[in-house]
Amino acid sequence: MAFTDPHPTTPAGPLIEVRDVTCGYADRIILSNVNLSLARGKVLALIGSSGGGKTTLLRLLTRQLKPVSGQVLFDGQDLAPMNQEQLYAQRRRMGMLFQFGALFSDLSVFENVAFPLREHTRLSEPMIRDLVLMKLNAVGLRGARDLMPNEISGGMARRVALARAIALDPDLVLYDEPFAGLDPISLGVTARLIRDLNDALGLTSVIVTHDLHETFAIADHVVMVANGGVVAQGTPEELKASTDPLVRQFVNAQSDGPVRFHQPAPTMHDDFGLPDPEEAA
Ligand SMILES: Nc1ncnc2c1ncn2[C@@H]1O[C@H](COP(=O)(O)OP(=O)(O)OP(=O)(O)O)[C@@H](O)[C@H]1O
Repeated sequence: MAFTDPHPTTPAGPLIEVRDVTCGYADRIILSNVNLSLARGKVLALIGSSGGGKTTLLRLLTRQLKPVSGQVLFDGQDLAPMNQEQLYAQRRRMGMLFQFGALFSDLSVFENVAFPLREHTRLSEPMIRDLVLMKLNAVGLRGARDLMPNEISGGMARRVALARAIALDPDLVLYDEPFAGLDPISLGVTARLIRDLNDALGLTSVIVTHDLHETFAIADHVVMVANGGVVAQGTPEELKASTDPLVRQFVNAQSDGPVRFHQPAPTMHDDFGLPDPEEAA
């Protein structure tokens, strides 16, 4: 006899969806008409020139910033209308590693990783111990639990910050410049670790980065932000093969091209009394 499930589970949609979002600070629009979608289990890289709006896009995903128009959906739910309680419940599902992943310098490696567990849960001490050691083990640093941040290398510190970001078993991990300041070996190790943790723990990851080589090696999807919006997106292979001059300029690290080097500014004449080179030409 055929069995019919009375409550069929619909396949889960994307974990993140940004729908036609325009956003900015005060009266200044930074990003216009952004669309992107990130499936569960994937690694997304946000790349683009400095000041292009990558961090701004991350702030949208955590609702530190609300769109002027459009919607940001996390697990199918629009973040904008949520009250503080609902928002905190969603944010608990997001782990964050902010620029340089600074550790609390007066806390041991163990206590740094335990911090979010102590702040956000009422777990018993033996449970906290087990969870912290499991996370430290996942980043290869179970043996460093008793060291202080000033006793470990920069690359190790970044891995501790990673363990801290995943301490609460988030669904989504957001990394803002996770490779900044690392030597090439630590950079490669950290990138690989982000991918491995993503896959082993069933996470979904978003990485804001300038390190294209390492990121292209581990990302499923790349979104390039420049000149006020998303200018390209696709797999790393698609971006590398792109003939779009803007993408080529960035991926090939050329200083000249359609991505603006200068922020919009008053004319040279207005600021310095000098003739404007373009007018003089
Ligand atoms: N809190 C803020 N208030 C006002 N303007 C801001 C704020 N944060 C960022 N901006 C402006 O928004 C624009 C985008 O900044 P954002 O930090 O998102 O860029 P980014 O791509 O992450 O840059 P970088 O790669 O240099 O970190 C910049 O022009 C910046 O000056």
